[in-house]
Amino acid sequence: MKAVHFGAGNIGRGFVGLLLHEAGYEVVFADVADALITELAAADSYQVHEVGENPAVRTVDNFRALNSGTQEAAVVAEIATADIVTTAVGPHILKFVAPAIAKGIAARAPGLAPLQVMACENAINATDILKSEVSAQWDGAAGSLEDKAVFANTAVDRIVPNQEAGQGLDVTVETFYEWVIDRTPFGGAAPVIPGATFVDNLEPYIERKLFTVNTGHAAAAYFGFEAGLGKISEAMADQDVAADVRAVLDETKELLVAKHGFNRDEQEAYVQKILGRFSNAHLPDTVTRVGRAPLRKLSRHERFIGPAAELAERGIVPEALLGAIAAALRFNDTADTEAVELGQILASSTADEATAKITGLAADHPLFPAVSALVDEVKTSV
Ligand SMILES: NC(=O)C1=CN([C@@H]2O[C@H](COP(=O)(O)OP(=O)(O)OC[C@H]3O[C@@H](n4cnc5c(N)ncnc54)[C@H](O)[C@@H]3O)[C@@H](O)[C@H]2O)C=CC1
Ligand SMILES: O=P(O)(O)OC[C@H]1O[C@](O)(CO)[C@@H](O)[C@@H]1O
Repeated sequence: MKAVHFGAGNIGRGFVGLLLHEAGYEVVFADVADALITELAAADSYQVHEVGENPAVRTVDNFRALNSGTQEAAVVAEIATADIVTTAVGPHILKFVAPAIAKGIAARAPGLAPLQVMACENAINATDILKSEVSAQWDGAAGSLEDKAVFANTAVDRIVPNQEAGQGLDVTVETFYEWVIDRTPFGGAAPVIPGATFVDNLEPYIERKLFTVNTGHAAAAYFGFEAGLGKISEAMADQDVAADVRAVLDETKELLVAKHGFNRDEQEAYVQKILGRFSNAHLPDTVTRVGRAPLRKLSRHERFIGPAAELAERGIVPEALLGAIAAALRFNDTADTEAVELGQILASSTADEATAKITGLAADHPLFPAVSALVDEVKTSV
């Protein structure tokens, strides 16, 4: 069995590639980072170090590596005979990997089982986004895309910090992981991946993950940055930050319980587990990594505006989420290109213009006035 995985970074090596390897797949990593690919291609194995209460080390071998920028034809040929394609490149990068995936699907021999495609990104229905990009590349000469490939949405959850210099290919990760995959598109032929959980209805799971793990994680990052703290674990050790993060997750818990019918006690246990994960002092995770790309994280269907808008539509003023949004607006990390762009938008627009541009909220949305007031406050305070 063979899997082609795009994105040999933190998640690619520390989570998806590891689980595919342990499921018995040969993994072909495809990435555009030439130094990384060169190092991977020359290596027989690398190790995944789980840090925390029960440390463990897992070894990944039986892999190859190709540069999907300079070796696209080779990547296309691998996809033509692969069983699975996965991605962990970032939601905004999916459009750049779609052409090779489309060519690889088109090159598959007639009668071959459909390629199983799963995007593993922090975005709701990321595989649907990838499928639409692949469809846009599909000219139909090789027949129907639906006959040659199956696309399934997933939710991926494992905290994998940026790796410290000198670690080479090895990856430091938390012990916890959860890979939830929508079983429906596969019919009865879902791939066998022991580490993954297959479900019939993914939406509740991915919203619970995005609006609990990612919302809480990013809130900890922005509140921590505002408090002048560098590590997520340090931020969570600060009582004020921890209280603010808890208040944010109380709000998203109310939404998730009301919207998806999660058991309140179960959701509380899920929140408690996540707060413990964020506090893992063995993870060298930073507020700047977790808070990276603030424009993406403040966009309409993402971890802040998504739940806050739905709460406002239910007549609830999401005070805690508004506090996290204000902290995100103040995330002026000069090393983060989106943070710099965010600052430029705030400086060059009125509060209403900036609110619409950053959050995608319509001017008549019930949340708009509160966010615009926050934006105005941030604009006048910088
Ligand atoms: N790091 C984490 O803890 C988690 C990350 N995620 C999600 O996983 C995805 C990847 O995140 P990370 O692994 O942390 O990022 P990363 O930056 O470590 O890895 C991304 C990789 O994609 C590669 N890449 C960029 N453009 C490419 C292209 N056009 N073709 C092929 N490869 C390309 C980069 O060179 C890099 O190696 C993101 O969607 C992220 O939101 C999800 C859960 C946890
Ligand atoms: O990868 P993103 O979307 O920038 O989010 C940052 C953080 O959210 C998490 O994905 C939580 O799952 C972190 O592990 C990740 O690093």
